[in-house]
Amino acid sequence: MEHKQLNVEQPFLLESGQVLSRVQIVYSIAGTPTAAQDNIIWICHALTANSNVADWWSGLVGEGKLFDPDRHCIICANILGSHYGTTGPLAMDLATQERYYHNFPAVSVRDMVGVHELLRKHLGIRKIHTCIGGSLGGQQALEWALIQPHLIENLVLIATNAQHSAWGIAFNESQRMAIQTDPTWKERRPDAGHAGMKTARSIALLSYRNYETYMKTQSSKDTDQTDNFPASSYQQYQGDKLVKRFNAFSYWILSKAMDSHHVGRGRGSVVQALQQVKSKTLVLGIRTDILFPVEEQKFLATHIPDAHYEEIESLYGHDGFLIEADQISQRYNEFVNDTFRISQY
Ligand SMILES: CC(=O)SCCNC(=O)CCNC(=O)[C@H](O)C(C)(C)COP(=O)(O)OP(=O)(O)OC[C@H]1O[C@@H](n2cnc3c(N)ncnc32)[C@H](O)[C@@H]1OP(=O)(O)O
Ligand SMILES: N[C@@H](CCO)C(=O)O
Repeated sequence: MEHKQLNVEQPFLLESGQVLSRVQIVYSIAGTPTAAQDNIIWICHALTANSNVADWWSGLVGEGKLFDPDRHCIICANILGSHYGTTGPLAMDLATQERYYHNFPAVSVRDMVGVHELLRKHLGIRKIHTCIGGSLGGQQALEWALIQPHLIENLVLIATNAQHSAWGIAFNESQRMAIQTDPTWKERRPDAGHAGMKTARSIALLSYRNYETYMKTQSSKDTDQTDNFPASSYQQYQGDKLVKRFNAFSYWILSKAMDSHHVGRGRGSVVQALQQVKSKTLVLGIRTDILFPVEEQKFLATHIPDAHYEEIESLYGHDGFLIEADQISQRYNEFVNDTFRISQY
């Protein structure tokens, strides 16, 4: 997998009307496009992942896997606002010659897609065989299918939605409140708000997993234990783990982008928007997902013309989209080969 960078030295107009004076895009590409460009797989990543898709989706991407560089040309771009190289809050603002930090403009999922479009055009890609993503990645894939209705042949939406729910926004707001309580959050340095982001990740984990996950993986077996439970150290550990690899400014910006996701904006209504999807669509729900419950994916499949809906199992709840590679591979193969036995829906 090659890791590359594209520098677009031109102003990029955001949905908000604000302008980024230039955009840097970090992406990975593996495999070679065929002359007919019928083997291009574009993977859209979720909140804290990056363009290194062979790392975070290793069960799906790699030699002998569902998306195989020997057969496919696999592309994944780090999203606008993220921590991992594409222009985000730690980038230099040309106007001030300082990092943006708190001054980074609000971005939307449509803006993320706008940046994917810059890269697609730079690479000369006219057709995407499959665009796939889970969670925030699915939100991008869906928006892309609406913004460029004839680009994506097969659209795969996993554990995602048409508009971000009040429930999801409430979780995100609680996480931002945790960041705001950190006294360092007002400072202009890359690690500002780190302690707050640690708490934010702990809150987020509760929505990425569920009761069963914690009961099965974090229950104490010690009948005499009265403190320092596994579930406590797990929350601490997961918070620390994110702090070591991410920044609170990106966390803030990306969670706000997710909140604003609404395919109906400027398109009449959510239903009217979904009816405009032209791609052949597979929607996957995860039965144990409490953050993006399956009702949201059933809604997508009801209103996207001829969409196919399937469910997968996971102990991990919402994060199952990152983990359940075998089930996703099986459903995808049935979808592209039209061999679904009985629809779950
Ligand atoms: C540059 C980069 O690194 S970005 C790429 C990585 N991240 C991403 O792509 C984002 C998406 N990925 C994720 O969100 C996650 O990796 C997932 C959902 C796929 C899996 O989550 P994980 O945290 O790996 O799994 P799980 O919830 O089972 O936790 C296991 C970890 O918690 C630790 N742990 C488990 N129980 C406890 C406990 N009671 N107390 C303390 N630590 C614990 C384990 O030792 C393990 O640590 P490790 O991650 O250092 O190996
Ligand atoms: N666990 C995922 C977010 C879930 O959508 C991530 O950290 O990117």
